[in-house]
Amino acid sequence: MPLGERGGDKTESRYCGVETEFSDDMPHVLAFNLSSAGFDFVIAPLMDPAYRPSLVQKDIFGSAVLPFAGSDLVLSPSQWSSHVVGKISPWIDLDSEDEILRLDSETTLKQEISWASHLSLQACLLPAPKGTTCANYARCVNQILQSLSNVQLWLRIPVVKPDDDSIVANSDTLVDTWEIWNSFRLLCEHHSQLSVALDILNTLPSENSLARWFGEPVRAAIINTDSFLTNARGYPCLSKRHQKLITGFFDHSIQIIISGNSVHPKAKVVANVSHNHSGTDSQRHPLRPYLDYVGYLYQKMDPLPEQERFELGYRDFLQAPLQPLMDNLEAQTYETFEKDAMKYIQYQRAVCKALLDRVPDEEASVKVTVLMVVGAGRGPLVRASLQAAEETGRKIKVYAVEKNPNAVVTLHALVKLEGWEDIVTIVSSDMRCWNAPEEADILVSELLGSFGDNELSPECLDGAERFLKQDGISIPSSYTSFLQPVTASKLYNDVKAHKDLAHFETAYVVKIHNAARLAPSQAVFTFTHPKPDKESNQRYKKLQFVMPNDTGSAMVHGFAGYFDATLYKDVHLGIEPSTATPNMFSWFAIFFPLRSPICVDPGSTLEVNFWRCCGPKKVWYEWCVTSPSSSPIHNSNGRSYWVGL
Ligand SMILES: C[S@@+](CC[C@H](N)C(=O)[O-])C[C@H]1O[C@@H](n2cnc3c(N)ncnc32)[C@H](O)[C@@H]1O
Repeated sequence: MPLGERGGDKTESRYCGVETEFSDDMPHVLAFNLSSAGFDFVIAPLMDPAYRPSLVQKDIFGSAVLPFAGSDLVLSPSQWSSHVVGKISPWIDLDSEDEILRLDSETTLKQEISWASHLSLQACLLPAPKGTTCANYARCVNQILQSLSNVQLWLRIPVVKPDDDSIVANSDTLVDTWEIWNSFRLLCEHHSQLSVALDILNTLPSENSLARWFGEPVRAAIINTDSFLTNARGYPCLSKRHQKLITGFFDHSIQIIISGNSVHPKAKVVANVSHNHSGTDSQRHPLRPYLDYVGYLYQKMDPLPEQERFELGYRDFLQAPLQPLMDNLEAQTYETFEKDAMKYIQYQRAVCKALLDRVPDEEASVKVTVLMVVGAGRGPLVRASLQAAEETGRKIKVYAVEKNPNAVVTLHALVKLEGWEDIVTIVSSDMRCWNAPEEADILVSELLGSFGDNELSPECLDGAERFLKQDGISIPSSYTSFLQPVTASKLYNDVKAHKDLAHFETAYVVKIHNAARLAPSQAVFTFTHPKPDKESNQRYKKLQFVMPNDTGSAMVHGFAGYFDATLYKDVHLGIEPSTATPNMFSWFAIFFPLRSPICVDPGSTLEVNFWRCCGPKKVWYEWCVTSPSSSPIHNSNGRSYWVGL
């Protein structure tokens, strides 16, 4: 019984599971926890906890029946796969000094996962590594991963990150458990079937340290009943910080699992406090009030805004950036752009201000401003400019220059339909080679990519500025790209899945969602229009990101890129998170991956170098990290990714 409905959000996190004890009566386990109590799945031990391979008496034929919790005859394969996550025996310790325990552990782990595969389970929960070293555990898991069917392995990791004081006080016992996860996944080479189940305890580390996990492949969060507080009426509830964390889990498709015994005696007596489950059986399930509370938190969340709902399918989905200069955009792409009202509102505001600056009131009825929309597409900036003229009472003459012959057909139809023939002249040409019959007062363009200059606005406007008056205005007047380091294991694994170098040296347009932004973004390249004399379009920038001390160590899988454009004076447009134009959806971020993710320590400096390189036929970026260690230079000579001129 899902936790509820939340405005179109159909992600897995609306299901809630419960951790159970070993039972050889699995039908009863499901009936008790699912049908009557309302949980959606169980995390159930697959094997009798008393089992040790070294103690098994074999029969005379040398075989023994393993003491599994139930076979595929007591539950159908579909029940097993949709309702049970296999809990691997928690006693296993593959890095124990005790050789018998180590070998027993290895045998049991392999037997249990093999059995889980047989049952087509979706996932198995691996117990947390017992100490800080886990090489042998990781080796065995890695062996299993090499030939594992579709089962996901969730490594249980308690969320513990001691602050600096407690590290000093308890340096032997307390470690940042992210380090254990990091070590384990590095040993398993970032295998895509290895993910994390976080154990949430009653104390939580800092916000920054928690935020790291949103870039890791976390599939589940296990909340022990000990972590709940008691409200005035004796029912379980969570601290404000825990509530915020759980909401974050819902937002990142991380499923919640309740674990432990009921520690709220009053809740045991009358368990049914909530609205959507009822019935006498449910009153008997001791963990039902905890489930109700999690359901309440889920339902209390704001519904996703319509735009976010529309973009759900694009979250963390890598797309090749457009090449509007080399390729001709399709009608559907233009149509999508044109739905973004906010973008055109900002352009209209900018044109209004430019017109008012250019033409004083007393000349408004006589002076005609020559405005050229270069890269007019199907005409939305022509419309915005005409509306600005009307709004300000200024007279304009418009040239709409477009190199895509198909869009030009639409432009002609639009001009006729709107009766703009006397004001708008359509030019079917590349702006870089058009011989304009007169000079422009205002040049309006939108040739911006997610990283600002990556759709070659600078090169196109170099061509167009030939016909801009000496004192003419360019809208935009400048744009700047921004970068920030991110943990983004999903993006990294999707790039890696291509198994080639080229994909690691390509930038992707992506709605980055499951990621941790590790430091504030920094400006990279700025272009100003009209351009200062003879300035080259090549750029080089070295950036230094200082990692916050309270984050702990973190993995950098690559860099998220954004832009901010000044259209005119104080009118801007952009996607850089701290200044992003609200309700604008034309641009997702860009992602520059790293071939090998780089681990950064708290307080350390991550140094990254970015180049914008220009050749006669193409423009490309190269990038590398130089501290804390050097990466290879990515995309040398634009061998993998470039934008055609
Ligand atoms: C990002 S689209 C914007 C279209 C339209 N202004 C809008 O806002 O919907 C950029 C447009 O510029 C055109 N374009 C790109 N480079 C050009 C060039 N060198 N000369 C003329 N048009 C160009 C593309 O064909 C495309 O129609």
